[in-house]
Amino acid sequence: MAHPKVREVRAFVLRGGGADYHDQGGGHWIDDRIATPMSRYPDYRDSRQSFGINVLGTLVVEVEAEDGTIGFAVTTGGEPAAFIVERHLARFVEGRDPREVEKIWDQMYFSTQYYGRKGLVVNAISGVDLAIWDLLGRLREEPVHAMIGGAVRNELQFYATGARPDLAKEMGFIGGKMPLRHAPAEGNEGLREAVDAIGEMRARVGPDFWLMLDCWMALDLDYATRLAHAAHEHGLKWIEEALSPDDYWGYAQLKRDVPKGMLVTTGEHEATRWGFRMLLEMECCDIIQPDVGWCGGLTELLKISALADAHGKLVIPHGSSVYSYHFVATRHNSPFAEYLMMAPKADEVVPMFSPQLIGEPVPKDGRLKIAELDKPGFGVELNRDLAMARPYAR
Ligand SMILES: C[C@H](O)[C@H](O)[C@@H](O)[C@@H](O)C(=O)O
Ligand SMILES: [Mg+2]
Repeated sequence: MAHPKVREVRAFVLRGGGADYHDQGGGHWIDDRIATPMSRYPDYRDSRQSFGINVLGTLVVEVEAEDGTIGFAVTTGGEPAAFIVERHLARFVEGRDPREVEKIWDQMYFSTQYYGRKGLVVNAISGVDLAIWDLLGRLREEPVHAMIGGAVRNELQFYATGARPDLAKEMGFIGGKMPLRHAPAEGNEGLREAVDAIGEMRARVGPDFWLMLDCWMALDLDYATRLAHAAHEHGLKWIEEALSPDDYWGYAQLKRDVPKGMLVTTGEHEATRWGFRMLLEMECCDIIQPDVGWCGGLTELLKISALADAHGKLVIPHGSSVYSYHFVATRHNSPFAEYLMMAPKADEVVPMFSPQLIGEPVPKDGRLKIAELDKPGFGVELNRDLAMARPYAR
């Protein structure tokens, strides 16, 4: 059966939420005072947007086949990623059979290895890869999960990330992950405040609800270790991304030193099978959390997942909407998923990548039936009413 080739790849940019979910308006919990590596500078403590967490915006990649079928995906990357897609990556996709995901990925990665390997370039590669998978699903009239091995469960269960784990419990989520507000530069007072906040939230959610802490790369090994031990009395299920993603040695030590029963997680800012091999072989964490829009796309996440499985580790992707749901549905070592609470007060469930994806499924009572994903590709449409620009049109 003849398979249409790719006719054109297009890269657009979008602002305001969506895949670049930190790009929110004022008063949103996600841009409240949250600890980051920039917290060592007082000027950048009150808001992550003050140091530019949302400078990139969303990258939209469209891959159109000769028969007019269009696959698309969104990720974080904005204009610089659009440049890389149009000026560099498109040549490895246009004119090709979209079924050649492996060869296309290999050429996109190794042609950009001299300036890429992680971060923005791999975000761009991820966006193209996800758009190709969406196109393949549309051409074959199959959901992505059916093309990567089929579902191993009939529903997904979610923990919620946001300022209100207590409300997340009422909404049926299996756990709540709260952001850390203070970093080492703010001294022991900040550490005490963090422990008190965890204790106060534990009192609200009761003894069995999963409570996690997201440290967003903000800590050093000593502080993270002290924080883990001080918070242990409140039953913290895991301490997330406590150190710089490059500090594999620190993570390995932290994992050895945290209290028994507390998990160490990281990986949302790691990329490719080689980056995750480091985390796994150096015993850096108990759970890896790749973002499928940042780690290399679905083609690479499947490799990362197999590596983790061989190491007996869970793969719980960083919140990335439908792009990770189809993956989680098909992996036995991905028993639950993250749901980013994107309502400004984290007090209601709204579509994670709102307003960019039409038909984006949202969990009910913290769960999502796989049947809701049974549409071609990733099962969503791009909201074309949004103001999109194609800055590097060819
Ligand atoms: C809540 C965290 O500070 C980040 O904003 C969040 O996007 C990420 O770290 C996560 O794990 O969801
Ligand atoms: Mg995180």
